[in-house]
Amino acid sequence: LILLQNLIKSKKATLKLPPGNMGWPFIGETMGYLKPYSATSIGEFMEQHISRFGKIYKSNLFGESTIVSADAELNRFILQNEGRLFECSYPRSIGGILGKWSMLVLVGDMHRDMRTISLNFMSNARLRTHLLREVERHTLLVLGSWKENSTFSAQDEAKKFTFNLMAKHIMSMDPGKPETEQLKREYITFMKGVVSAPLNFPGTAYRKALQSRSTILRVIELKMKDRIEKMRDGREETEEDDLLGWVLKHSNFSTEQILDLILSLLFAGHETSSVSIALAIYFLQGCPNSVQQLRVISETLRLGNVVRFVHRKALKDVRYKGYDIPRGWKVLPVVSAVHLDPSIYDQPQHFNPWRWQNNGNRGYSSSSSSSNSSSSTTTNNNFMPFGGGPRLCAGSELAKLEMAVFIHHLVLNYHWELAEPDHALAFPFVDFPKGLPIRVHHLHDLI
Ligand code: HEM
Repeated sequence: LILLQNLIKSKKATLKLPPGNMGWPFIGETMGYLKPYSATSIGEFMEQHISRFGKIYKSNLFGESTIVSADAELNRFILQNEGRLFECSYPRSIGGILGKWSMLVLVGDMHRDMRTISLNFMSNARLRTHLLREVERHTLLVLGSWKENSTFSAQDEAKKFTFNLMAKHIMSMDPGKPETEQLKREYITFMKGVVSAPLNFPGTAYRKALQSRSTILRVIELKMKDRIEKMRDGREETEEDDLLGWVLKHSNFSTEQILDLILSLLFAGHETSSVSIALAIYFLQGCPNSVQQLRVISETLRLGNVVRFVHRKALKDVRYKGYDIPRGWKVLPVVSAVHLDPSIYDQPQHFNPWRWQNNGNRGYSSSSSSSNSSSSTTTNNNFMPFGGGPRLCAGSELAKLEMAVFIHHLVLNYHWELAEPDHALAFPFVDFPKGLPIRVHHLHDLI
């Protein structure tokens, strides 16, 4: 035993781990890491750790030894080496809620098959022929319901828009129908559990979310049975050209797999883009000039950082920039830290859509790039709101389309202001605590 301990010790002695603080036993530094902070900043925890330890540091987060990376190059390296040196590794509680077949949890061949189905379904061809029209229809449905001089939560309206779009696109469920409204309510409870502490006791948000998960799965399963019967009897309607029909026809997934896929896509497809739309509404009202020149999508994604970091673990011992990342450790590439890094983006905390004006020149600080020829690739690589590598967000094009169409019709038809002060906080999921209350004025009849 002593020999073994010495062996482990000597192995440890040769490792050069990044500096850092492992915090308390088991909980480590998780509380500090998850403390809410302004969404347009990296938060006090990251600021203090980076200034003490540098952009790569070790910690103990979510119950595991972890390397945190705010380093642009290491983040890219991790995402590009998915399946070789690193692998997607979300906390167990996420699997409990989203399901063991969720794309966020799967790795290897099964992940690839699910991803292929999702990508085909959201291909550029389908975006043009199908989704553009649908996105526009759902935008106008929401905007058309806004009364002159009325005040409401912009975040709730944006959620209504993205949820309606997803429910229609995934299961042909129509907005306003009782079953769609019930599903929307269940999703609100479900969401609270995805981001809460995984305590499975009566009354906790996590327990309620697990119950919501069962209710949502029952709704999806009923839809599925109904569809299988229709397909068998040849009663399928042409407008039911949705994801449910697509997986039933083009895959041989089991019922359980289809249920988790649909539940996850409904989740991934509406929470993220709706918060991004609310962020654009918020940034734009503080920057009237930019409403004239609408190049706000990239800037909103850079500054708002809806997804701030992704979860990985090291599959092998990795040596990077002189540090060792031991096999089995968690690795968190924090993409938001790169978007808010002053050595990469000039005045990163300023909402400045003009930094995206000359394709390639993204407000990249001249001090960090000596050669101009390399700056455009470097800058592209420093923008990762949708992750990267083999797990790049499957819905990134759809999300940008939703934001562009929604914002286009919003600025054409409305003037808006904040009805009361509110700002985006990272919990670390991004949310407006008051729901972003806005007051709207029609510029003219809806175009
Ligand atoms: C502004 C909005 C959005 C943002 C910022 C965003 C961000 C991300 C990020 C960072 C990942 C990578 C997670 C990882 O590497 O572990 C991801 C994955 C994913 N996203 Fe999005 N997303 C958005 C909208 C959407 C939409 C509209 C959909 C449509 C259904 C979607 C579907 C997915 C799926 C299926 C994955 C898993 C991909 C895989 O593992 O291969 N997302 N998203």
